Amino acid sequence: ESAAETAEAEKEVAAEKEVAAAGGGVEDKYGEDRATEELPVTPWAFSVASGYTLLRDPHHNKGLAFTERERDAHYLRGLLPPGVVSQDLQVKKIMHNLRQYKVPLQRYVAMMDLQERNERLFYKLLIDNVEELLPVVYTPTVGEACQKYGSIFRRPQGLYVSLRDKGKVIDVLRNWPERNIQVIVVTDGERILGLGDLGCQGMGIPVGKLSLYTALGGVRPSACLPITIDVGTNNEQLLNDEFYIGLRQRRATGEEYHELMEEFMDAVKQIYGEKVLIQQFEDFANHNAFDLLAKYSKSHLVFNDDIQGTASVVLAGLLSSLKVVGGTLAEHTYLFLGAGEAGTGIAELIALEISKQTNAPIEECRKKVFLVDSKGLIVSSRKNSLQPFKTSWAHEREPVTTLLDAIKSIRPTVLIGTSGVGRAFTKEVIEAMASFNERPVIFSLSNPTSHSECTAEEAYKWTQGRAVFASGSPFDPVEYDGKIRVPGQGKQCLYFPWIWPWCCDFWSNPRT
Ligand SMILES: NC(=O)C1=CN([C@@H]2O[C@H](COP(=O)(O)OP(=O)(O)OC[C@H]3O[C@@H](n4cnc5c(N)ncnc54)[C@H](OP(=O)(O)O)[C@@H]3O)[C@@H](O)[C@H]2O)C=CC1
Ligand SMILES: CC(=O)C(=O)O
Ligand SMILES: [Mg+2]
Repeated sequence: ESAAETAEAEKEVAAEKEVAAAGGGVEDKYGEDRATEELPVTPWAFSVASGYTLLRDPHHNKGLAFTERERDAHYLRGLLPPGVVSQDLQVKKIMHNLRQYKVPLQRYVAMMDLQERNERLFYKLLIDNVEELLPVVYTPTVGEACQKYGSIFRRPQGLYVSLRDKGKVIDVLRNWPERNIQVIVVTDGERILGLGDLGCQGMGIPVGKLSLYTALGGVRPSACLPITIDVGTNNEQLLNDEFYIGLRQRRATGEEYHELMEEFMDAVKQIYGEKVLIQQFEDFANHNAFDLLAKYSKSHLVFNDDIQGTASVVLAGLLSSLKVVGGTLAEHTYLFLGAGEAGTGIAELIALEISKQTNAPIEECRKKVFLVDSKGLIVSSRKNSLQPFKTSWAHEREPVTTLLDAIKSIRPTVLIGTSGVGRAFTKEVIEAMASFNERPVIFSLSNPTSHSECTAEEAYKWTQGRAVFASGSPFDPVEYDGKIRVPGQGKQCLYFPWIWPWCCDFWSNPRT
């Protein structure tokens, strides 16, 4: 280092000291605002906020709920109006304000603003009003939010790992200010709900799901890390959108895609370890989802929410339905519209459970389950051209191209929509189900609402109120024939409360 460079560096340090000394505001008497830990790579610091900074720190800010004593202790006097408003009253006020918004997206933006401003209040609000706010942070509104993410973007949430970070993904992870991460939800944005490829704007999904890990599962917010892998997008509309926030290129595939994923997965393990982490794959397209799950389940604690999480919740829904419709799981016949991640994931868990209940081989149990994809019923004559995750469902049957014909030929007792195709359960389809089932079970699981295979009202109306109905996105109760029917919701967040305790049990005793 030359003498000139050394002098320059000393000058810089002196200037920094001067700025720090001038600082403004409250003197940092107790060293609260100083870094408490040094990190070798990235120049960020842990600090305990006080005064003005505290009000802008979402993790600790309590807004008007700071008590008189806290205002003294944290140098807040004068920075807040004198009134003290309890957290309960703040919740009441914000709920009142949220209810004024007629446009769901405005509610979403207001909720995200709150999360960025006052995390405690955000979670209190969500926990106390979960039924009302779930459709905002989760489907359906989160879908619209992802579509318009660039336009409504204010402050970044989560961590973005893009193709540009190749070779330095670990440095990207180091930039995240928390070390004690326990749950990661990661997407590459290629299949966001039933809305298709939303590229980098898929970030709303991991952010929303993780807020539910906290609100419903009790995981600390600081232990949750939402991640979006940006390998480009094939969505022309987004590529041409001036507000698009992601890489403006078509999706990387093959080796380039898998190299980035591998670097990311290695970096995650290196930084956060392998024990204290569930890594949830979310809304990947099926041509990657099954392979990623198979590959990384050998080395990481991973699961795929769309394949496995959905299956657990829908199986629970089916078991509950049996209380109404009667019979055992094995006595029913299942037909799916949609043979992708959700469809084949649920199908496999149904077969596994039947096998467990009856001791019959899984191959036999799979014969109770049929799936229709975009080319028609999956049958043995299609076996050579099927994607690997569909082949177990290629039963010996005559080919059928439409859902209606499949229903007529199979006569299922349970119809499940996992196609992402809105209103695919037409009047004829539902009437056909009602013609040979006293209580047809109809689950219309595709999200968001506009992609649901039918509405609750249609399911009840076209079955004269006899359907046992659940959907992926919520529907309001429906009055039919003088009775109020309350549709169920098949949503994965229902298992969030137990997955975390399960993992903790697993880690403390992996043999159980
Ligand atoms: N409620 C919940 O908790 C969940 C809901 N979902 C929803 O399920 C839907 C599907 O997700 P996922 O399984 O991951 O998506 P995939 O892309 O993996 O699967 C979609 C399937 O639907 C089939 N399909 C598409 N169009 C048609 C059509 N016109 N007729 C018949 N079949 C069709 C596809 O056929 P092909 O294979 O021939 O292309 C494919 O088999 C989405 O809307 C998603 O939001 C997903 C997870 C959880
Ligand atoms: C809910 C969900 O995970 C989905 O629709 O993809
Ligand atoms: Mg999903």
